[in-house]
Amino acid sequence: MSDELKRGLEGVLVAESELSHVDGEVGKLVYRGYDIEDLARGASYEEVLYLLWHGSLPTREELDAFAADLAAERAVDDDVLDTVRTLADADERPMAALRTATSMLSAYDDDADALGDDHPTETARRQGRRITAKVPTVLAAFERARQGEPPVSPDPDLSYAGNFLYMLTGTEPDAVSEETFDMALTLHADHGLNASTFTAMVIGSTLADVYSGVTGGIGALSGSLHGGANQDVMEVLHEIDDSSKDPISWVRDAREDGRRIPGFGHRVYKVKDPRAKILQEKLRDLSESSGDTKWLDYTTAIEEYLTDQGLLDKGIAPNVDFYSGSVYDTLGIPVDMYTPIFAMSRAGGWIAHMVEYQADNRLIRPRARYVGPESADFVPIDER
Ligand SMILES: CC(=O)SCCNC(=O)CCNC(=O)[C@H](O)C(C)(C)COP(=O)(O)OP(=O)(O)OC[C@H]1O[C@@H](n2cnc3c(N)ncnc32)[C@H](O)[C@@H]1OP(=O)(O)O
Ligand SMILES: O=C([O-])CC(=O)C(=O)O
Repeated sequence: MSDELKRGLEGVLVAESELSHVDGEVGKLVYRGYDIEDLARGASYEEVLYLLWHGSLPTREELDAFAADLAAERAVDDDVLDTVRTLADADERPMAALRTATSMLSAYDDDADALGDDHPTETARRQGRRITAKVPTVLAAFERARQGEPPVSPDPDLSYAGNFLYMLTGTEPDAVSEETFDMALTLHADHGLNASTFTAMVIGSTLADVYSGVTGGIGALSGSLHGGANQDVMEVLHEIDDSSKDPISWVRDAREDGRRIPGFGHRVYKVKDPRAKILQEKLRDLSESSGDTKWLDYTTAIEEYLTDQGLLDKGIAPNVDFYSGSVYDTLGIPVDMYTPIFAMSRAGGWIAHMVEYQADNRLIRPRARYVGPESADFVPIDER
């Protein structure tokens, strides 16, 4: 047994996976061998889910059946919607509301018991399908409740992406918005053993149900070192906009104050994240066609400045969170919904990893080096 300590499990191999691979040296991401750029530009989010969950890209017929099955599960129980409204009234943060509501969904699933040994993969798949279908409904209802609006019922004839935007606004999205959102979902669907996926895997390795894994994944994703950074980036852009400073002076001062720049740096990528490149191009297209290039100008200026300052040479480059928020802003999505939207997409990856791992399960249980006292004499409470 090795006694080498790997803080943050950096570089530690804990499983084999066929789902996705991140090559951090060259900035390449594949899902089951397919380059993320090809998938983002050529496949819908439903196709990507099928690929992750079933192992191959679907035929047209397989996709239609899969998408219809998923769409048929979109409705959520009124009790869950009541809870979502209560959370919105209490000003709960969207990620916390999503975590609570996702956990509650299991109460309305007859299959939600811990998986046990009988065909765990099928049960996990069924739960995963339900969760994936219902999370957008919960999230859109939460945002509507915050606006004082009733929830919009899901439309099974719309795509996964189109239906979410429809439930959020009550209006069917135009083709550009739907396509943009769909692309963002594909880009966020999976990413090796990132912290939230590993969390879901650890939970799944105890043979707990998929609701528990996804609920745990949401908690892990919410932090500012992980998915929470997309909201932080947008808050920085607004902070710059509200200040008297230009983006470069703001970032220079922030760095002098020892602040980290959200949306930069990554445990695996030592070059620019390929997803950031795709989102930046999308932002450029959207900004140029609308004529509003403010966020494009700010983000590009910050990236160029930090590159000139040598951050890229140290392996600190823009990650997926640096450009996603500006893209969501063009769709009119509120800033604190960015991380929940990340969760909505990543749930597909969490479920895929839980199913894959449980098919050849081994309880995940590492150890810590004990550095506490060797022995301590116990003193009863009244004598301390
Ligand atoms: C979807 C995702 O989860 S993508 C990541 C989203 N998170 C963020 O964007 C938050 C900002 N980034 C960070 O905090 C980090 O880059 C992390 C947490 C993502 C990765 O961190 P780690 O692999 O643990 O690297 P670590 O924190 O050790 O940083 C290594 C060096 O880079 C520096 N660094 C890392 N990120 C940044 C940043 N955003 N701004 C400035 N410097 C940074 C650190 O100060 C450190 O420098 P040092 O060696 O001189 O002390
Ligand atoms: O892989 C990571 O550590 C973080 C990340 O980019 C993701 O989860 O998408």
